Amino acid sequence: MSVIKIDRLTKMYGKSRGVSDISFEVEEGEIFGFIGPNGAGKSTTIRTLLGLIHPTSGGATIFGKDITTAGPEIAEDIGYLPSEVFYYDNMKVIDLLNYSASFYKKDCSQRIKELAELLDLDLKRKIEDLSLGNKKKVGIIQGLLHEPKLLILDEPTSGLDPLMQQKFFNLLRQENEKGVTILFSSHILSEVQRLCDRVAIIKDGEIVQVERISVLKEKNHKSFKIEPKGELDLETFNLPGVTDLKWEHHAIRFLYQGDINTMMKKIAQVEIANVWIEEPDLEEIFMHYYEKEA
Ligand SMILES: Nc1ncnc2c1ncn2[C@@H]1O[C@H](COP(=O)(O)OP(=O)(O)OP(=O)(O)O)[C@@H](O)[C@H]1O
Repeated sequence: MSVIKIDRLTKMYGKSRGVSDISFEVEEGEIFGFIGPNGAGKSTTIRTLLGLIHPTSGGATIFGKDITTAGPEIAEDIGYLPSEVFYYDNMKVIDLLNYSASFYKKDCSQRIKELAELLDLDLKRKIEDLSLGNKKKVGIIQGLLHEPKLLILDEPTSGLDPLMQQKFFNLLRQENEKGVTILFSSHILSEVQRLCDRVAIIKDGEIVQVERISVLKEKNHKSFKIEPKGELDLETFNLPGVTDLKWEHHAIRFLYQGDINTMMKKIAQVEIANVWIEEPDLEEIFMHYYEKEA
C-alpha cells in the first residue's frame, strides 16, 4: 500500500517554479530518500504534503486521504522534522515537549523520557542555552514523541555531529522495524545510500528518476581501474559505454555502463599488472547523472 501518493503535483510561487508536475509513491514500511541539490524543490514538496502550502495543481494523498481536505486528520499520524528549527528561547525543553505532546490524544511522557535519554538531551535546560545540535535533538523528539506512523524528515542531520548522526540513524532504523514509513530528504548522498531502500531524485523542480538504491548502483556504472604492464594508449578503452576516461598515477580509470563481458574481453587483450572493478559510490553516479541530464 502507498502511504504517500503524489500525483502530478505542481507548486508555483507566483511566476517562479517550486516543483512542476511531480509524481511518486512511498510504500508502507519503506525508508524513502528524496534527494537533490539545494533549490531543487524538496522542501516545497514536503511543505505541500504537510498542508503548510497549497498545490497550484495536482495533489497528493497520505494514508489514502487527500492532503488538501484531510490535513489535520493526517497530521496526527505524521512526525515532521523541518530543516530549520525555531523555538521560544526562554522555555525549558521539557515544557516545550509537553506543550507539543498536548496536541495529541495520548500520554507521551514516557516516550519523551526514553528519547531524551537515548539522544543524551537534558530536559531541564532552557532552550536558549542549547547548542545547535541540541536544538536539533529537541526537534527530533518533537517529531517522534507521539509515535507517528509516518516520519517526514527535511535535511534532518544538519547540525548533528557524526556520533549523534549514528545514534539518530539507529533510532530511525528501530522505528522503521516497528513499521514506521520514513521520507528522508537530503542533499548528502552518502547518508541516503546508508539508510534508504529507494530514492527519488529531484532536479530543477522535476523528478528525474525513482529507483532502488541497489539497482541504481548496479544498473548504472562500474568503476574500473587498470594498471597496465608497460605502455598503453588511453584510447584503448575509449569504447561505447565508457565515460570519465583518464590516467590516475600509473592506472587508467573510467566508469563503464554496459555488458561486463565485453569489457573483460577487452582487458584480456592487454598486458596488465593489476585491475580493480568497483561499484561507484552514489556520489559518482549522481554527478555523472546530473552532468548527462544538464
Ligand atoms: N516562499 C517562497 N517564495 C518564492 N520562491 C520560493 C519559496 N520557497 C522556495 N522557493 C523557490 O522554489 C524552489 C525550490 O525550493 P525548495 O526550498 O523547495 O528547494 P529544496 O530542494 O528544499 O532546497 P534547499 O535544500 O535549499 O531548501 C527554489 O527555486 C526556491 O527559490
